Order: sequence, then C-alpha cells, then structure tokens
Amino acid sequence: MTGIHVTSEIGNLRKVCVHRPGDELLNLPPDSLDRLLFNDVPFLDVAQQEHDAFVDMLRSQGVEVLYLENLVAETFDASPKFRARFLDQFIAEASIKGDQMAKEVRAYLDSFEDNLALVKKTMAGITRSELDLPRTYPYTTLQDMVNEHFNRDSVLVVDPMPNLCFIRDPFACIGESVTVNRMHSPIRNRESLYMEHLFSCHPDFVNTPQLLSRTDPYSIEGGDVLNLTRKSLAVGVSQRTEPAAIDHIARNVFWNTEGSEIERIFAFEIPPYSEFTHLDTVFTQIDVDKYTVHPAILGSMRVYEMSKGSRPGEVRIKRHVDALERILEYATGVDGIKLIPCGGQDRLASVREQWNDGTNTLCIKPGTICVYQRNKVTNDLLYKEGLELLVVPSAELSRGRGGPRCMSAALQRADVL
Ligand SMILES: NC(=[NH2+])NCCC[C@H](N)C(=O)O
Repeated sequence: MTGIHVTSEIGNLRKVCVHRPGDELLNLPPDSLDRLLFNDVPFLDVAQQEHDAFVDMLRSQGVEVLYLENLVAETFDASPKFRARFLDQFIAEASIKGDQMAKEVRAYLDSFEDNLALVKKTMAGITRSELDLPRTYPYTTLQDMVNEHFNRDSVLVVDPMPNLCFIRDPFACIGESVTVNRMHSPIRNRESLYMEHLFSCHPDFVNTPQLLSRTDPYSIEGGDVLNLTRKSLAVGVSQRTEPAAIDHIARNVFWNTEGSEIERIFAFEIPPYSEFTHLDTVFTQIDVDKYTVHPAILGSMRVYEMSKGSRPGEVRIKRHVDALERILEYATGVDGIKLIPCGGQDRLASVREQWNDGTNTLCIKPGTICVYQRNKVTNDLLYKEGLELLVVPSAELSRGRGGPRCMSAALQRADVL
C-alpha cells in the first residue's frame, strides 16, 4: 500500500521511514556542535549497529521500513532530470562560500555514478580535501579569493546533516496529508529538501496532499505534531514551531482539504528552551489512556483549541488552562488518563533520563512501545505499569538528543480512536 495514513500515535504501526546514520557523524568538528544542533561526537560504527537493531526490531513487529536515502536514490535512478533538479537546489541551499567553490562542489557531485552514494554524500557533508581544487583560479569573486588565501583550514565546504536520523522533524504526517517543513534553524532546514523532493517526484508519495510546504514563511517541526485521534490533532507551540504555522495548517485542514476528518487542533504551549525542543520531548502516547511525560511540564498548561468557524475560511480559537491529563481527556474523549513521569519521583534519575529521551517513545501498537535501553528507571516504571517494552541499544544513538519517536517517521498506522 502506498500513501500516507496516520490518525494516531498508537495504532498498529505499518510503515515507517528512517535514515541510517552515515558519514555525517564523521564530519562533526567538536567546536561546531552547537551550531550543528548536535550534542556529541558519536562512534559511527556503533551508532549504525544500534540503528540496525532498531530497524530489526521494527521489522520483527511486522513494520515495513523504508530508508530515506533509498527513496531519494530511486527518484534519481528514474530520471536524470530529478537528480539534476535536486542538485541545483541542494547547491543553492548549501551555504557554499564563493561561486567558484560552488561550481567545484557541483562538479564533484556530478561525478558520482552511483545514485545511492550520491544521496549519502549530500547528507554527509563535503570537506575541502575531497575536492580536486586547482592551484589558482581565474577569480571572479572576492569570496573565492579569500577562500584560497585564508580559508585553507576551514575543512568543511558543505555542512553535514547529523540530525537527519531524527527524521520525524523535517516533515509530518497528518491523516492522509503531510507538512513539508521549514525548520526552525537554517542548519536543519536543508533536511526537508529530501522530503520536498520525494513528495514532488517519487511515485509512492507524489499524490499526497500538502498542508504546508517549506516555502511557507514560518517554522514547524514534526516532533511537535501528535495525531491524537482521527478527529483531534495536537501541535506544540515551541522553540521550533511558530503559532502562524499552526494557523496555516488549521485553515487548510478545516477548509481546503477534502476528506480531512480533523475537527479540532490543540496547540500546546511549551517553553521555548532547548530542554523542551518539541512536544514529543514533553510527552508521547503509549496506550489509549497512557502517556510518558517530562515531569517539568506537570501542572497547568496553556492550550488553544482550534475548530472550524462559521464564515468561509474562519478558524475559531478557545483557550484552556488546565492539567495535561485533563486536556488530553478532553481532546481524546478517553477518561482516566494516566501520565507516567520520566524517571518517576527520583529527581536526578528524571533529569538524567529525560536528557536521554526517556519520554520520546515510539508506540508500535497500543501498550507496546520502543524505548532506549539506557533509561532504566523509566523503563522499570513502564514495565510495572503493564507496558510491553521493546528495548533498543542507545549508547551512541542518544548522543544527538533524539529518541525512538524522532528516529522514525510513521507513514502508515491502523486507526484507533
Ligand atoms: N522530535 C525530536 N524530539 N527531535 C529531537 C531532535 C534533536 C536534534 N538534535 C535537534 O536539536 O534538532
């Protein structure tokens, strides 16, 4: 089955898209980690083994797993035009300093015969030593001249995309539609180029309705989008997602998308600090009536309920201030919602395991969730609450500050509520 179908966070997971971490994790200068939004320099071999274990676990649960890099390479194999168009845009957005340098990078990428290797190269970043630079140029720009004389030690010519394995963020699936996201920071925004490309030319995705595209002028990231039920959607108003992006989605969902079942969108305000990057670092759903939660968010929250207005194009907005469980009960129609705090009552365990994405779980089916092995206190609690745990290794994967949910983009799930 092709296409997108996601109306919940918990219905039997049928199809996901992932990205296996690649050489981008070798192109991480420690002094650029802040800029690259990555927190450490993982050991690539082990990160790959762990990622393979994650994929094996998904497959053992009957989930079809697609690799982003393969999908993009398939489009290049199908048409040299698609390859050329992607590379044009890739170069335009790669922040390469100097026209001549951009031409060198383009020539280098054009020289790849194998399309999969090419796609992986665009993700990995390019260092100066990979390019066969002539000794002197007929310089046409000052920038190229400065590159030659002063930038010899600036190793990266094109930045890597180390966060691409957190594939949840560059796009989001909502019902049968998607958002292809303008991401908050320019450093991550290049990631959604791949999705823009797939949704414009891969035969399995080309007909998907888009609620928002990366040319829209406000940022949003998929970690902020949670499909609560067929009729209710939750979106975080966060460091990464601007309220105007949610206005845009609401207008499209309520007025311009045929067959959309969503009647209410709940915009959850979360603090704009890096500790709360996305809604899915704050809570994730693990069963019909259970959620894991970052304890720092307990207490009352401000949530805006958006619904279709009566005049054409109008969206109605109502504000709620209440405890998270009450709001979730109201939004999903499920009573007796239970929140399971990351790390339980132990404050130190809680901050430690929150740092390692103890709240960012991936639900495979109601009550069965994938968790990182290292979050032992939280996992123990979840086990005692009756959850079935699919535990995956996480020594290296966790170093970029993303968990099982953000490492997967659910493309198809069974309906639940
Ligand atoms: N959906 C998520 N929780 N994504 C986490 C992404 C972490 C990544 N290092 C970033 O800052 O963007």
